[in-house]
Amino acid sequence: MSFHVYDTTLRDGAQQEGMNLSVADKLAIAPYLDELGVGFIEGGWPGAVPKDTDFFARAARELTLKNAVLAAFGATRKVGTRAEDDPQVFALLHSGAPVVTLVAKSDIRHVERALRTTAEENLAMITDTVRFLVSEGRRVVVDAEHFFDGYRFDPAYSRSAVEAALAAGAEVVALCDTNGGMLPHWVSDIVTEIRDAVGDGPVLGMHAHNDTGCAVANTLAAVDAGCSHVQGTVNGYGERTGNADLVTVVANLELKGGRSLLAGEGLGDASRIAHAISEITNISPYARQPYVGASAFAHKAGLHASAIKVDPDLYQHIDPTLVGNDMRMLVSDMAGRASIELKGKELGFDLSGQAEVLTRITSRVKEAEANGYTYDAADASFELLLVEEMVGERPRYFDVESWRTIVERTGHRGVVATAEATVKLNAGGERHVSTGEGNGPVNALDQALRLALTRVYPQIETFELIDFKVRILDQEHGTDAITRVLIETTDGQRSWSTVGVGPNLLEASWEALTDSAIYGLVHAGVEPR
Ligand SMILES: CC(=O)SCCNC(=O)CCNC(=O)[C@H](O)C(C)(C)COP(=O)(O)OP(=O)(O)OC[C@H]1O[C@@H](n2cnc3c(N)ncnc32)[C@H](O)[C@@H]1OP(=O)(O)O
Ligand SMILES: CC(=O)C(=O)O
Repeated sequence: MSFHVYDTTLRDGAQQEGMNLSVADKLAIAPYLDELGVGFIEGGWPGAVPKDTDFFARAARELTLKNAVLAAFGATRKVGTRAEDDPQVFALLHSGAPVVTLVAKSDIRHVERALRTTAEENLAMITDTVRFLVSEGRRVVVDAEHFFDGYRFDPAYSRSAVEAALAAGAEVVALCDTNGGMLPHWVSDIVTEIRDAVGDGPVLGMHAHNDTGCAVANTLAAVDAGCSHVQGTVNGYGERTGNADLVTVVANLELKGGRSLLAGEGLGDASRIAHAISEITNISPYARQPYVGASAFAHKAGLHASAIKVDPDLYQHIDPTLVGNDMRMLVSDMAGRASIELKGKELGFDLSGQAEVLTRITSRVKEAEANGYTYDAADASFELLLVEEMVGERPRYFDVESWRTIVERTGHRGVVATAEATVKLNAGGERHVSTGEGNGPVNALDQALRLALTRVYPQIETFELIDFKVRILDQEHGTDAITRVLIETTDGQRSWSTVGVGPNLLEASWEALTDSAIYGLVHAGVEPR
């Protein structure tokens, strides 16, 4: 029996709070899902959501899918009507999607209280709608809504809803944990019972929500108990706490279960695809997401690093490249010499056999972190520290003579604050004095530093500060607190992060800004002058 991987990012994923996908967004996401290799892409609810009606119309003209087919989602016919007369059912048919997925009530309490109809009429609504769509040449999936809650309350009725869908010609019945309240052993027991009731032939599926934090586990339990169709969303998007994260489900089934489920690029590109989709949804990727998160294979503890140096498998559940991710070493006060050696290697420095240098760098990192620095979020500053310890000094692009900054407030009621900074430094054999203006003192300092350096190092014009984070440390000391600044800079091709610590915001920012300039120049291949 073939296995279905069914993606509902564009329908149930879009039900996530704060997510608002345009038709163009959906048309941009669908090819990524196809590239990943899912078998079905549920595009939305045509006839209910105008954007979704447009999506299916445009998809028919604009999308060429290699691996997936489109599924249009909608409901069974309304109470007391005929399926062929129901405009909502008609819209599903006219979406042009080869697959129609119908949400059908399978919990008697919902039938009586939400639909306000009888048990028999709901079964007739399922039967009629499935039959009609099948007779029109559609493949039909039935999402049995609230199936598990319903089954725990009245198993016979929930079973009869599944049986009605199958008898009418549904290709798949997906059992839905709509409220997301199930636990894996409940899912296991119920799927086993329903599989026994319907026999081996019909395709049963699982649609899980993550309200107990068990959506992936529940999906795996359902597969173990006889489901061969899994629904989910990329990045676990969805209503409330989300849907089962489809990449995690598939990675578990393929990499731990030895199955082969995805067509196309498959899991090897999963990290890139998951991140590309989060760019389109405009929802920051979750670093600790299993398999594809930026931290999924990041190692901080020194003891882990010392074993990883011998064999990465000792501290990793899989090889990260299997899902297109990378192993990373994090340098912090928890680092040991092995962490520094591996981080050095990651940055292109061979420190093997240099026990003394490794010890020096490790001690310096621990001391600096005790004083407020944080290198696991500032690789570029760590690299400069490493170079300094390896060769005795950091690249000397400039010598700072002095810097100062002032903030000026003008106007009376509509107060306007502007800042000005002056930087004096020596570079390229000359003294440079530059003044910069900005909407705040750090911005003004950044401008003044660039102006002073541009004359000697024009490459610096491409550098742009893209993120700035300030944290006050040791707050119990009140005004004696130290300030930590982390900045992220880009040259349009890559970005890097630096850290500065000082008794105030300006000193901390100055350190992070100068580290950033030096690191950027080194990586632009510029020689100090
Ligand atoms: C579990 C899930 O996530 S299912 C997906 C849910 N997705 C959405 O709801 C997004 C899109 N929804 C919509 O645009 C709207 O809610 C619509 C167009 C579907 C319905 O809107 P309205 O016509 O204004 O109806 P309203 O939302 O007030 O009520 C829904 C109606 O569908 C009925 N209904 C609910 N589920 C089903 C079902 N499975 N089969 C048939 N009818 C159903 C309800 O009984 C109610 O009927 P009534 O109008 O006779 O009272
Ligand atoms: C169909 C669906 O999205 C659910 O039951 O959760």
